[in-house]
Amino acid sequence: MALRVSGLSVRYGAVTAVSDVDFEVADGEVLALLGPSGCGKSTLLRAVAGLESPSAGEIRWDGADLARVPVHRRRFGMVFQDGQLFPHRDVAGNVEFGLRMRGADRARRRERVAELLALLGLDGYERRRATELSGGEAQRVALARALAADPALLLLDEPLSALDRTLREQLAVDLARLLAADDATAIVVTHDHDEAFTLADRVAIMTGGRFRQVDTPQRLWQHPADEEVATFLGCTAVLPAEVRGGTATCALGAVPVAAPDGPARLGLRASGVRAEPDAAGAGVVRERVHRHDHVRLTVETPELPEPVEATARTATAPGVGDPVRLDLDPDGIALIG
Ligand SMILES: Nc1ncnc2c1ncn2[C@@H]1O[C@H](COP(=O)(O)OP(=O)(O)OP(=O)(O)O)[C@@H](O)[C@H]1O
Repeated sequence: MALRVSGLSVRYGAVTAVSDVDFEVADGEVLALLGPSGCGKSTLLRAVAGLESPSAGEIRWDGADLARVPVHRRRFGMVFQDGQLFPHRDVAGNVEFGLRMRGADRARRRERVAELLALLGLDGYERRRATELSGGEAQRVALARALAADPALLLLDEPLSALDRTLREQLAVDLARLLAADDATAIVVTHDHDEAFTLADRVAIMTGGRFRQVDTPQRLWQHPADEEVATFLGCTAVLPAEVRGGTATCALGAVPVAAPDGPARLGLRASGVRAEPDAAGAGVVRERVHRHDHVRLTVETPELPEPVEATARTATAPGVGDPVRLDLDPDGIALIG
């Protein structure tokens, strides 16, 4: 067991930013803190780093209480949204900073810098000036610098959010690979679902200063603990269902589920409701928006009191006013609770 946080609260005057939070991060594990703006993610990360004082609770590392251990003695590395490189040093100088602090000799420093730059796709960048890097390159160097210091725990606060979408998606995959290759123990704060799911072994969903659910990405996706978590994870409708022999039947159809017989609630994401143009279909398209790889529809259907969000294939997408048939896709449907 590496990090254990118990009963942690952090207050700023009358505001309770983090409220009675418990969690553990095992050795070599990556935990993502995912939640909307203002839910307390950064405050929690800063408390673990030692930058905020808890008003209650404990933070332990390998069993030892960190309450009286100052930031620089925790051996935790931090990377923020804007990596903040040393502008007067070149890339190698930035990356080897932590190694130098720890007294690593020149050959060892050179070897580790080259290894990390290669892992991050920056081979040969050693002598580039920090001020001559693109945003994506600079953030990669900031990550390499944090990892070079071989921190016991890596704390990443929105490390990719300053980058554009394509770069962010690419770097999230690279970073996931890097953290695994380095066997790093890390906490990543993000408000981006894809980023959390790409990077983390487990994801903690946080709202209003509290943890709502901590689970693997797959469990979270398939079994959100309650309607609030389901909605946060993209479910746009919740329908009552009846389970019989591993099949849940709701007003729009049936899907296989791993649940005992009896009543259940299904969370429907737009991706779980497929609309096909069908002259005999009971649904009618009310809105249509083009997304990057599909068309998103709002469909009115006699089975439901409210219109439902659905997706259609770009090539055959129906227009507003067209009749459609709705089919359920189990991949986009969650069993709540
Ligand atoms: N230094 C501070 N003084 C007073 N209140 C603060 C301070 N820092 C944060 N807060 C408040 O604490 C709450 C949690 O803030 P925090 O920055 O931890 O949220 P967050 O989830 O990281 O949000 P974001 O994603 O927008 O950065 C918010 O209500 C915020 O206004």
